[in-house]
Amino acid sequence: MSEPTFRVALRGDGILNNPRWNKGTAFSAIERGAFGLTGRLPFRVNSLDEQCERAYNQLLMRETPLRKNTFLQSMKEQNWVLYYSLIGRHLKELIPIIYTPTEAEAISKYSHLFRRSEGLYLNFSNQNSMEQDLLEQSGGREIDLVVVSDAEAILGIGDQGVGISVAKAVIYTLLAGMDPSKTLCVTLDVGTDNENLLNDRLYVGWPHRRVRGADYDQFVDNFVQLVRKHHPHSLLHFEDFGVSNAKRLLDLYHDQHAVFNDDVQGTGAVTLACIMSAIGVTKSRLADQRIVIYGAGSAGLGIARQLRDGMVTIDKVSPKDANRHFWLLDRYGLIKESLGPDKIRPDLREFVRPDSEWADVRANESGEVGLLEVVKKVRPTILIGCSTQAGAFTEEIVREMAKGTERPIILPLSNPSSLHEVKPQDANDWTDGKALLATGSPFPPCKQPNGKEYKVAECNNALIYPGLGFGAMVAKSRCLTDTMIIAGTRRLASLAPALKDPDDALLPDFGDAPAVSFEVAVAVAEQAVEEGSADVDWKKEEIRDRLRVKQWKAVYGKYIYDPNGER
Ligand SMILES: NC(=O)c1ccc[n+]([C@@H]2O[C@H](COP(=O)([O-])OP(=O)(O)OC[C@H]3O[C@@H](n4cnc5c(N)ncnc54)[C@H](O)[C@@H]3O)[C@@H](O)[C@H]2O)c1
Ligand SMILES: O=C(O)C[C@H](O)C(=O)O
Ligand SMILES: [Mn+2]
Repeated sequence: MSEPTFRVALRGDGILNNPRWNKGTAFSAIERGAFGLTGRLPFRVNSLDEQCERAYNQLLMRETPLRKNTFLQSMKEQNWVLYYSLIGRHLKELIPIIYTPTEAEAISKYSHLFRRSEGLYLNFSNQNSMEQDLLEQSGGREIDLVVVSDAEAILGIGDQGVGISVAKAVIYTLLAGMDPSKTLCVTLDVGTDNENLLNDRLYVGWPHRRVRGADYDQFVDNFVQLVRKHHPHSLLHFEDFGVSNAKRLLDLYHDQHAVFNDDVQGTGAVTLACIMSAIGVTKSRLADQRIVIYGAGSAGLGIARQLRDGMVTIDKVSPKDANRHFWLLDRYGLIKESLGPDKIRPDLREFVRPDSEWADVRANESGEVGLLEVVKKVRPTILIGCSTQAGAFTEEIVREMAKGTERPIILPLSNPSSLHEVKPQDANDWTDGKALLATGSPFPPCKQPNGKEYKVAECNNALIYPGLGFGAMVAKSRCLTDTMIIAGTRRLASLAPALKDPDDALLPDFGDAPAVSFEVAVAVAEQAVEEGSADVDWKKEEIRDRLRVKQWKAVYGKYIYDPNGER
């Protein structure tokens, strides 16, 4: 492949301080002359390989994951090509540094680690200038992807006021090839109810209680309408909104714009792919499963709906019958009729169990039925955790589950690692190595009783959302439909290592995530073209190449100085 050529309008410090264009010591002698850099750089011209080697050695000198995270953050502010190229070369090692789990620690310390702003901060108290603020930031750039968060439910660590959209956007570039200059990361700062932040003098967000109700809705609506007006073809990705808003906002806007809620849809999709892989190992159908989901928030509901829809599509079960395969629990125990509307969100209605089924079961004094009782009675084949409650899958519960099924499928999905409902090694030990496991954050392999190692798949939405978004974006899809998501999910499931070897991991390794994301993107774009959601007129055979061409690559290319060029 020949080196791409770019015409760039920046010179001197202007280009050195611009992370999109800066090459540091990799500027050639000719470029140094043309861009006014000869005296601004030391003599030696380095290749990108040499720069990566030096940067990696510097990274290794940082001893903790958080220090590595801040080092890489600085590098991103200096030089995008070097940043993405370095991480791309050490993907498995560095994704956990820039994303889950280390990102949780970085966000919880955001105000104290803060050095330089990134993305767009839209503040409730400045809402009158929202349009101007957006235009100042996007500066007439073409935007393909908008990632937005109001930071109310960051991973499992709750209300953090600001943070997350940048880390999610980086994964789009790293794994799917989304052009970082065409993404916009937005923080909707509507305050925080986190007392520690409100009492912290160094807190950089708006020190005010969270705005809720009609004012909040209006603020979000103003933002969404601006995205529609200025970036009508962008994909709008919602991340880590609170449970009372996540699904509601998705439903509100899905007819207006290509919107995607990662915690609901991305998590549902990756979990369905993981379960399809697991039932390939147990040689059963989705419709044979009894599924207990612990934590009925955005992720829990998204998973239940996606698995249910999978059962309907794949096994041709009616939606009503499919709903009966699910038992959801939240902080009031099993979601059953007598909990009443105060304790059951309207969007959980279809999964509410009748009380009559539970008359013979021991409840607490408030009439709530806990996880152990549910496991004893239901004898689940699948147990999924997205409750943020570390250790909720106790030894007693896991052993009880293993009595009722040959190969218990257990997915503790809460992030970061410290919040997992069960440690994979414990689940493995308590089931004599029979459990089929996947976790939300990366974990080392389990030691089996027979001395072999069992690779624990990472069931994190990052394995699917970059491909879903990239496929939809390149196909200029007006929406991201359920059928497009199912197409991506099936493609991901078809790449599961356990399909070839039942003792292998349930999902592809994150080291293979770029190739996997590309396949997901192809499947999504093919589906969009086939069903008419796409705004392109492509034949199926050309989709792969179209996507390939659109991928941003972490290479420098050759620069020509041109006062009318890009900046
Ligand atoms: N692996 C992944 O890809 C992935 C994706 C999304 C979310 N998650 C993780 O799942 C967890 C939940 O995320 P979310 O977005 O759904 O958050 P959320 O706030 O929407 O949902 C959490 C739910 O857990 C419930 N809960 C709290 N305490 C409980 C208890 N003691 N027993 C039962 N339920 C309880 C809450 O009431 C709430 O409904 C987080 O840790 C998050 O990191 C993982
Ligand atoms: O961010 C992640 O690692 C996955 C997920 O979106 C989460 O909220 O936990
Ligand atoms: Mn999330």
